[in-house]
Amino acid sequence: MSPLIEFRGVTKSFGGTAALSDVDLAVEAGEVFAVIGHSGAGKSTLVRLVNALEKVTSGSLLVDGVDITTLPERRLREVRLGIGMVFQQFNLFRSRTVFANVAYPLKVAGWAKADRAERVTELLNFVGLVDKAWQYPDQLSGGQKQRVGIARALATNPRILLADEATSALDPETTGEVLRLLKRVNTEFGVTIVVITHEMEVVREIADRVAVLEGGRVVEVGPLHEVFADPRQRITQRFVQTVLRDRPDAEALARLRERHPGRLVTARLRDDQRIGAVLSAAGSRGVRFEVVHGAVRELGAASFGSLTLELVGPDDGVAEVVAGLRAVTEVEEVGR
Ligand SMILES: Nc1ncnc2c1ncn2[C@@H]1O[C@H](COP(=O)(O)OP(=O)(O)OP(=O)(O)O)[C@@H](O)[C@H]1O
Repeated sequence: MSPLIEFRGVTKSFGGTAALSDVDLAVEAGEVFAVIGHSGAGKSTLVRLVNALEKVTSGSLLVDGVDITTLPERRLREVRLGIGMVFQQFNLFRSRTVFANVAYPLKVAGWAKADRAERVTELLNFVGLVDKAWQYPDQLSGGQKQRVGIARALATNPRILLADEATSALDPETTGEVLRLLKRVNTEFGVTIVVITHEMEVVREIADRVAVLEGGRVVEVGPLHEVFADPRQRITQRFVQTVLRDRPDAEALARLRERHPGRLVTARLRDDQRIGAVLSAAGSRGVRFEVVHGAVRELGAASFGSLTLELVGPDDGVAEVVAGLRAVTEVEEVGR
């Protein structure tokens, strides 16, 4: 099956400066695909190309097998009807009720009044806001506003939902609620979701696959568990680190050093990399170990993380234990 959204060698320049350079990406139907990057990496530009608010400078962009870069405006409107958008600042009409906000795209699409009312009620039920139908956006919390935004985006039954920093204005707890709602949109309605974010926690909560964007280029892409377990690019490692906090930062390291004078090593943990046997055997070499820092998380069916260990004992014994660890996993010396 061909991908639902496909970038083929897409470059987008603004006045000679490339916001996106030679991007290849394929989003499969039914998945939640996250695009992560720092401010200015080109994330919003990527979204604006998919819903044809901007035109590619070169390359092609296929939505459901159709190259939208060559479509006339009339046909682009049809493509846009199949794409819902959720925004960071919600973009609700403040002067209209919740009901009218959700009904708006149906009105534009020419739905009859009775059909609109039925559909809006269905959507408000889905997002849990039926009791707020006659309130105005200013009377709602941020999380409620975004739930209205999601209901509105789904009104015309789009196959694709683009969520551009949809949770960036929300506190962590509300972020979790909104992400769980988006996940339900994906699993219950089969809507393909592209999530744009600068937060790895968002990626971890919701994505099936993730692409890392840096300076307008895709520098890493893969299934969530692979990218988390084995981030290859420095930028990806830093993003993963923001979620896992499994390695001591400079300050933590300085504190650890004061209390733990032995040799400190950080060993990566994955389901297929077992360090238990190596550590059990350390005693027979006269080596003691302490776990001084670390974190292990589960992601789907896999566990990953890392542990920082202090090894104390005769130098050759410690060296043997480190070699034993290196034989089964990746090991980094810490602060030597
Ligand atoms: N309409 C435009 N005109 C000129 N330059 C633009 C335009 N839109 C984006 N850019 C530039 O393209 C680059 C990528 O911007 P983009 O908004 O896509 O990044 P982003 O990753 O979404 O960042 P942010 O999260 O800050 O919005 C930036 O250098 C930006 O200044």
